[in-house]
Amino acid sequence: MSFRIGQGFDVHAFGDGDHVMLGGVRVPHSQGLVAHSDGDVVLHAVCDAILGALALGDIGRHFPPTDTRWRDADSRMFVRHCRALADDAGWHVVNVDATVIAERPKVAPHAQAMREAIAADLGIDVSAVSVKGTTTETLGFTGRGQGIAAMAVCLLARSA
Ligand SMILES: Nc1ccn([C@@H]2O[C@H](COP(=O)(O)O)[C@@H](O)[C@H]2O)c(=O)n1
Ligand SMILES: C[C@@]1(CO)OP(=O)(O)OP(=O)(O)OC[C@H]1O
Repeated sequence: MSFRIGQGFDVHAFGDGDHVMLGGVRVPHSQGLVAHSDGDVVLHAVCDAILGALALGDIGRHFPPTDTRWRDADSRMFVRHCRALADDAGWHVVNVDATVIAERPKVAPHAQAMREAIAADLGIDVSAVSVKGTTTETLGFTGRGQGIAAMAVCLLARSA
């Protein structure tokens, strides 16, 4: 059995809006996130973790922000594409662990729905997907409420 590990990180700034997309879930909020796509920082970090494990670059290489096809795109489609790239190379996702860094919104009430969405798109059991939140205790740009950051790691495996 061979294994690969990958990590991803993403940030989007707050802007106008009444919700944020996080882990494929629409979370009501007093602001939105500024992005070319739906701005789902969690899913973008998950994509970069998978792409990193595959050594296939990053989300911007596969879905350039200059390409109008990805304007307001549902980031779950990006995750499914990354999964397909892994499948094509004979890899499967063993597990994913993601951390959302934000003062608000709180992630915990939505974490189970996020886990279920990510697990569905990766074709793995929900028990292999973790999503959690943390503040930075009011420090830094997330602490000042200027945006949301997310980190993710994933493990890939294949039989040879
Ligand atoms: N965006 C967030 C931030 C935090 N949480 C939950 O609150 C707990 C305490 O956060 P600290 O940063 O003060 O350690 C954290 O462990 C999470 O359970 C959250 O859900 N969403
Ligand atoms: C997702 C893409 C899609 O055009 O745009 P954004 O939504 O701005 O998100 P980012 O995390 O900057 O990644 C770059 C792009 O791939």
